[in-house]
Amino acid sequence: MIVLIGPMGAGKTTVGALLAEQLGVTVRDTDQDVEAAEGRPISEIFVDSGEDAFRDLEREAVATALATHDGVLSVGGGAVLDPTTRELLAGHDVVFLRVGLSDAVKRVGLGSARPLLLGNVRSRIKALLDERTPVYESVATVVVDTDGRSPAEVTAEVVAALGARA
Ligand SMILES: Nc1ncnc2c1ncn2[C@@H]1O[C@H](COP(=O)(O)OP(=O)(O)O)[C@@H](O)[C@H]1O
Ligand SMILES: O=C(O)C1=C[C@@H](OP(=O)(O)O)[C@@H](O)[C@H](O)C1
Ligand SMILES: [Mg+2]
Repeated sequence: MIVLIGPMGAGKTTVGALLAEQLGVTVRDTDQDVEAAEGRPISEIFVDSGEDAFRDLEREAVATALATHDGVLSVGGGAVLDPTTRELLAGHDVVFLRVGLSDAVKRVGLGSARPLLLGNVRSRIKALLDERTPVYESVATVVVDTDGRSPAEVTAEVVAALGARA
């Protein structure tokens, strides 16, 4: 499996779809899997059931996708904070899509679909980048910078980076 990790706004969902199309495989996205299983959006799961409940559903969604799917898997930005998930990712191609603060802020906008960004989007993203970047780096087998690059350009970089490793 090729697994895309990184912060909100890195382009995991967008690039995951493009990458799968380019490689002729299928894509799964754990956020979409959780929403489909629950029949409600992530923002609602956070409000009604809390973040811990979402993390349980997310851990389950990653495990199921890794066991039943082969191709590309995009996960939510917080998925790799879970130690069980990190263990499950061992042996897979794990691509860290890196994004800086300014591009991440531009990309996520001000919508309410990402509950962890409610309030001051810029300071929330900065805190999450500071806290999580070491985790992304420790889990990744490949790192691709996305700042100033279009999704198509990022996808091409991922293909090249994976090819260079193969
Ligand atoms: N490389 C990029 N350049 C510009 N915009 C991007 C790029 N990658 C994604 N986007 C846009 O940023 C937003 C967040 O992308 P998404 O794929 O949902 O990121 P993630 O899943 O990592 O949170 C979307 O509106 C998407 O179209
Ligand atoms: O970083 C996070 O903790 C989260 C990222 C989101 O996914 P994206 O990274 O695809 O935006 C989604 O899973 C949820 O809102 C929590
Ligand atoms: Mg996503």
